[in-house]
Amino acid sequence: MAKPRVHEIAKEIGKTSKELLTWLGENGEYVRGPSSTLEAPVVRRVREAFSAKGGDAAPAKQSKPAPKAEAPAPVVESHPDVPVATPGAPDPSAPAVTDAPPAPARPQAAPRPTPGPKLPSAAPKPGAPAARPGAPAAPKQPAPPAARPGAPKPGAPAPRPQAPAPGPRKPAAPRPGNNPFAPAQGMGTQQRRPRPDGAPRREGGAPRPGGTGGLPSMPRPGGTGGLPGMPRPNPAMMPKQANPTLGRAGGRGRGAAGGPGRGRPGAGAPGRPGAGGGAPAFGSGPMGGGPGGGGGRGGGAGRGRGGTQGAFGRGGGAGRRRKSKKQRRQEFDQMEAPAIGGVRVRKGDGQTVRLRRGASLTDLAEKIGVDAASLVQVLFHLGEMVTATQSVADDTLEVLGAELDYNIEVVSPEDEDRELLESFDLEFGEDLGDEDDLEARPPVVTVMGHVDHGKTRLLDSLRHANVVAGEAGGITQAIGAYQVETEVDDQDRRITFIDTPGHEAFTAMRARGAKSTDIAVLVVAADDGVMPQTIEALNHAQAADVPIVVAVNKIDKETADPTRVRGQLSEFGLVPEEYGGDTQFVDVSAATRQGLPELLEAIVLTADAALDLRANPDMPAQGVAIEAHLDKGRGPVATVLVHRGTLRIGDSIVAGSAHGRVRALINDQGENLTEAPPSMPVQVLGLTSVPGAGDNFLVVDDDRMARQIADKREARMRAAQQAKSGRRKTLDQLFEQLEKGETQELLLILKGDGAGSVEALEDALSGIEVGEEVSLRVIDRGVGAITETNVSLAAASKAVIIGFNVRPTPHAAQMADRENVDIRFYSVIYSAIDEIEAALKGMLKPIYKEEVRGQAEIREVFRSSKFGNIAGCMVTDGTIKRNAKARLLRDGVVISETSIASLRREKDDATEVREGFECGITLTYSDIKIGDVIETFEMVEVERE
Ligand SMILES: Nc1nc2c(ncn2[C@@H]2O[C@H](COP(=O)(O)OP(=O)(O)OP(=O)(O)O)[C@@H](O)[C@H]2O)c(=O)[nH]1
Repeated sequence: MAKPRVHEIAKEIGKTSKELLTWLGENGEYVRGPSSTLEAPVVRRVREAFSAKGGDAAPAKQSKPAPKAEAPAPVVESHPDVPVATPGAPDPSAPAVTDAPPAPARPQAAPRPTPGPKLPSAAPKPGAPAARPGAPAAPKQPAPPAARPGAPKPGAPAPRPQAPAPGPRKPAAPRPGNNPFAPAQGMGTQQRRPRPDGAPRREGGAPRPGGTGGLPSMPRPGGTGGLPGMPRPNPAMMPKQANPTLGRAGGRGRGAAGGPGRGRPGAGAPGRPGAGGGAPAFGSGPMGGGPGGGGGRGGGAGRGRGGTQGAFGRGGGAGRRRKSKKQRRQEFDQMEAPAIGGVRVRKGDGQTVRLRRGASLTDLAEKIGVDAASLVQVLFHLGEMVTATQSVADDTLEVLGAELDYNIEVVSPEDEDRELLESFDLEFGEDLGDEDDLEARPPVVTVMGHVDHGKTRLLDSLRHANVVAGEAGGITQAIGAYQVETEVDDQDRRITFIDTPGHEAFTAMRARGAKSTDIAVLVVAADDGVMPQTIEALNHAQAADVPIVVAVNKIDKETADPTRVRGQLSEFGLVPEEYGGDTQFVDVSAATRQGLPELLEAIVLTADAALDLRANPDMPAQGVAIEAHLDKGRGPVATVLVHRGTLRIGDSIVAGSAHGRVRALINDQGENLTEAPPSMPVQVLGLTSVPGAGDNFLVVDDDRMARQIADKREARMRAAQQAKSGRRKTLDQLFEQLEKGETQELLLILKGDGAGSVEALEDALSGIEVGEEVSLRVIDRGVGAITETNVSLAAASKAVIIGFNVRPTPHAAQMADRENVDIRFYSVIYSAIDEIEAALKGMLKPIYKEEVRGQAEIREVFRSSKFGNIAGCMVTDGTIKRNAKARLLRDGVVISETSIASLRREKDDATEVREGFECGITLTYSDIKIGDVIETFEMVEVERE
C-alpha cells in the first residue's frame, strides 16, 4: 500500500534525501520533503537516472521493473477481495493516475477470490448483487474465468488505444504529481469525464465496445452493466419504485428478457419476470416511451446538444424550463449508471479513491461525484445500513468501492499523521542533519517476561527504589521508565529501562513497549522456566527485530534451574553464547542483586555489537509518550522518552492529541531538569490534556501550531473511534435479532488513573466473549476522576461507569445517586474483567432445554358430550401432571403440541399420576386414537457456563 518515500529511495540509491529532492526539483517533480511519497513513474525515473550514473542499483532495477509492487502486496493479502492492486498489472499503484491499459498478461487476473469480509450475505462479490440477502440462490454464472465479476478491467483488453506496454506505464498527461490528496490531482475523480480514447459512451443500440463491460458477447457477471444491443433506460422515465425489492425485481425482469448472459443470473428467476414491469418496454428498441416519461431519446442522436426539449425523456411541453448544462450532464451520467439494487450510481473505472479511516459515505460521494443518498441505498442493498454522515468501517468502504468499481484506499492513521505533519512542514521519525550531527545515546531497554518472574523487582533492584510494594494486586499497572548508570570498560554508560507490565491484559501496551525499544531483556524465573507469556514476549521482541538479552532470574532459589531455561529457550531460537549461539544469558537474582552488573554489561555489549545507537541532540525533540495520567495538583503529566533532539522547558509540544508548553521536566529520581537529551525518560508538565500511552510527541515552532496539530488529530481520532465502535448491523443480523427479540448491549464508560491502564482495561474487556446476544461497548473513556459529565452521559445512555483507581468527585457521586447510575470501582484489572464478564452473562437470555417428564399410552377413547374425547391411559413412564405441556405422538410422529387439560384418577381429579397407573386425560386437542402416546415435558432453564 505504501508508496516509497523520498528518503527510502534516497537511501536505496545511496544519496541523501536532500540530494534527491534537489534532483527531483531539477527534473520538474515537485516534492515537499523527505517523507513525501513518490509515484511509481517518478521512482522509476530516479532509479533509471541514478543507476545510469553508475549506481550499483542497476541489476536490481532490471529484475524489479515495478519496485513498488512490493508495497501493495500486504494490502492484497489482507483484503484479498478488494482490487486494491489490479492483478497482473505491472504497477499496482498506477490505476490511480493513469489510463494506461492493462498489461497483456491481464487474463490471468482471476476473479477476486473471496467474498467481502463483513458482508457475508451481501453479494460479497462486488458487482454480483444477485446474491443479496433473501434472494434465491443464484445458479452458477457462466462467467468466463477472465472476467472479474463486476470489475470489468481484467476483461477489457481492447478498448484503449494506448499500446499495452509490457513494461511500466507512463502516466497519462498531465502527471498528477505526488500529492494524492491534492484535489486538482485527480486521484479520486479524474477519470469521470470523456474516455481518453474518445470512444463514445455507450448509446442506445450500440454494443458496448469493451469499455468497462468486457467483450460484447461476454456475459457480464456483475449484471449491473448495460446489455449490448440494449438501450439503457432513462431513470427519469422509470416508474418510481416504492421499495427496493421492486426495484430489484425490475432489474431481474430485464435480465430475464434481455437474453442470455445479461443481468444477474438467478436473480431473474423465471417465476418473476412479471415483476420486472419494465422488461418488455425496455427491450423494445431505443428508448421506447417509458412509463414515467414522455418522449424517449433515440440512440444517442442529438445527445445533450442544444438542450432540445424532450431530449431527456420529458414531453417538453410549453413553458418548461430549459435544463441547465449541469442537469443534463447529471442526467446523462445517470443514464450511464448501471442500477445496483434498483439504485443508479455511476460506476468508476477502477480509479483509486483515497479515504481516511472513518470516512463517511458523504466523503466518498464527494470524491466520486455521486449523490451520497444513492450510496446509502447501494450499501443498504449490500446488506448494511449506514447513514450518509456516519463513519464507515474500512472493509465496508472497500466492498462498496469494489461494487462501484473504485479502488478504495483507506489511508492508515500513520500515513495520515505523516501527511498531517507534512502539511506543517514537519517530519517525525528522522534525525535531521548529517552523520556528524549524530551522537551516541543510551540504549532503551524493555524488560519483558511472564507474570511474577520478577520484572518489577529486577528494575527495582537496578534503581534502588521499591516499586513492588506499592502495586495493587501485585501487578504493574502502567509503564514507567528509568535510567540506570553502569561502568563498562572503564566508561560510564547509561541504560534506559522501560518497565512493561506482565499481565496479558497489557499485551497491547507491551507490544508498543517493544516498538520504542532498542533491546529487550527477557526475564525468566529459573525456578519456573519458560511460560506462555515468556514466549509471547519473545515473539513481540522478535517481531520488532529487537535483540534480546535473557535474564535468568531467581537463581537464589533452591529450585532454580538456569540450565533448563537455556535449553528451553534454545528451542525458540535463543541460543546462549556459551552454546555457540549469539544470545547473552545472564543469571541474576533480583532479590540478592547477584549478577546485576553482568546483566547491565551484557545489555551494553549487545547494544554496541548489534546496534548503531545515535541521535541528533541538536534538533527539536521528538519521542514517544510512554505513560500519562492526570495529577490532582499538577494537571496532565506525561512520561515521555526522548528519541532525538533535546526537550527543553518552554518548548511548544504536541503529543498525540494533547498539546501545551513544557512547564517542567522531572526525571525518574524526581529531580527538576531544564532539558532532556535523547533516550532520557522524563515527566513533562504543561500539557493541556492527557496523551495516550504510545502517542508520539514532537516539539513544534509555536503553541498555535501545536494546537492546530492536536485539534486535527483529535478530530481524526473521534472519527476513527466512531467507525470502530459504531456497531452497524447488517440486515441479516437485524433479522436474526428481530427473531430472537431485542439484543442486549452493556454500555460502559471507563475512567482510570492512567492512559495505559484505561487502554489495557478496554482491550481486556473487548476480549471478553459471551456470545452474540450480548455485547459490550465502551462509549467513553478518559483519565482522571469520574465527573458529572461522565455521570450525565451514563444516565442518558444507561451506561455503567467503571472507575479504575479513581473515584467520583463529590458532585458526581451525588448526581450518580440521584440518577441511579451504577459506578463500579476496581484497582485490580482481573476483578474488573471478571465482574463485567459476569454482568454480561447475567444479561444473557436464559437458555431453556426440554425435559420429558412422562409418557402415557392411550388404551381407550371415551366420548363425552361434556368433556369431549377422554383418553383412557396407562402411564408407561415418569409422571403425568395436570396442565403439563404435552405432545400427542402417533406411530412416533408428533400429531399435535398440546397440553393436559384435565387429569383424572378413577373418578377424582388428580394433580399427577405416576408410572404404572391408569388415568383419564383430556387434551386441548381432541383428535385422539387408541395407541397414541401422550408425552409430557417441561422447559427447564439451563445454567450458562
Ligand atoms: N527469591 C526471589 N524472589 C524474587 C526474585 N525476583 C522477584 N522475586 C519475587 O517474585 C515475585 C514477583 O516479582 P515481581 O517483580 O512483582 O514480578 P513481575 O514479573 O514484575 O510481576 P508482574 O508485575 O505481576 O508482571 C515477588 O514476590 C518478588 O519478590 C528473585 O530474584 N529471587
